[in-house]
Amino acid sequence: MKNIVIDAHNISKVYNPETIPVYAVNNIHLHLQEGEFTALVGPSGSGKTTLLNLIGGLDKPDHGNIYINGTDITKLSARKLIEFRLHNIGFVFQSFNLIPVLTAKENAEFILLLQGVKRAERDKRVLQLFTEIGLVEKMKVRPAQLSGGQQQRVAVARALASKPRFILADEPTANLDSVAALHLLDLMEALNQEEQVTFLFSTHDPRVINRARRVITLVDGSIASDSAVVSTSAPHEHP
Ligand SMILES: Nc1ncnc2c1ncn2[C@@H]1O[C@H](COP(=O)(O)OP(=O)(O)OP(=O)(O)O)[C@@H](O)[C@H]1O
Repeated sequence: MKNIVIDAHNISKVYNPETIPVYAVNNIHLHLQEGEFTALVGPSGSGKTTLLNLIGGLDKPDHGNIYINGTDITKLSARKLIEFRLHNIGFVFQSFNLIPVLTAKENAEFILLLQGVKRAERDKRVLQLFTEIGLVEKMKVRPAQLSGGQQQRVAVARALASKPRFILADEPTANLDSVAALHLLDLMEALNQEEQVTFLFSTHDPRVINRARRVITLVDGSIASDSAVVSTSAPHEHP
């Protein structure tokens, strides 16, 4: 049986509880197994970013527990949570979030520096990552000299640097043209299939949704449908 990498129980997040409460995430249960390639979809404001931020430990739920590889991250101190994220979770954001003054290599290597990984090992890992993303010849350039698609590939390399078992990606193709978006998906799929990296990504893009093996739809902070859950009355499969 495959390991459960994400196990969220009854999680809720309410913004503005004292004034006009917004139930951004409303009592969600979610399990993801190792090796999944799952899309999180739903209308704007349905809670996709909030849910990804909770699962990734970038934000705390008001209610519920989130187990990542068996550790309840809602119980970790701020310091332990930072340490846990560094080793277990990779993030890819819509706006790439690369550090402009660092080269592509330095951006991908940064997390390894924080972890105290020795130089020879860093160099080896970063070379391996840039080979995987097909950008070895761009390692020494700064983000501004890269296209959007190339920057996002560097962001994927950065997310993978510490060998996390899963990657959370918030609309990773939103700022890419269609060719770059498809290349990024090819890369994510290859990492998923060849290295068993689990992916959970939010998206509005139908081409991205079609490549997912599981699709979870959020509406008003709740799961409205989940293609992995087969209900006896109304099975729901994405096309
Ligand atoms: N910091 C915040 N303070 C108050 N309300 C917030 C905050 N962040 C999000 N919200 C509200 O929570 C709800 C969910 O927002 P969220 O950004 O998670 O949705 P989303 O599905 O990611 O939207 P989009 O597709 O537009 O990115 C929305 O009603 C939003 O206005």
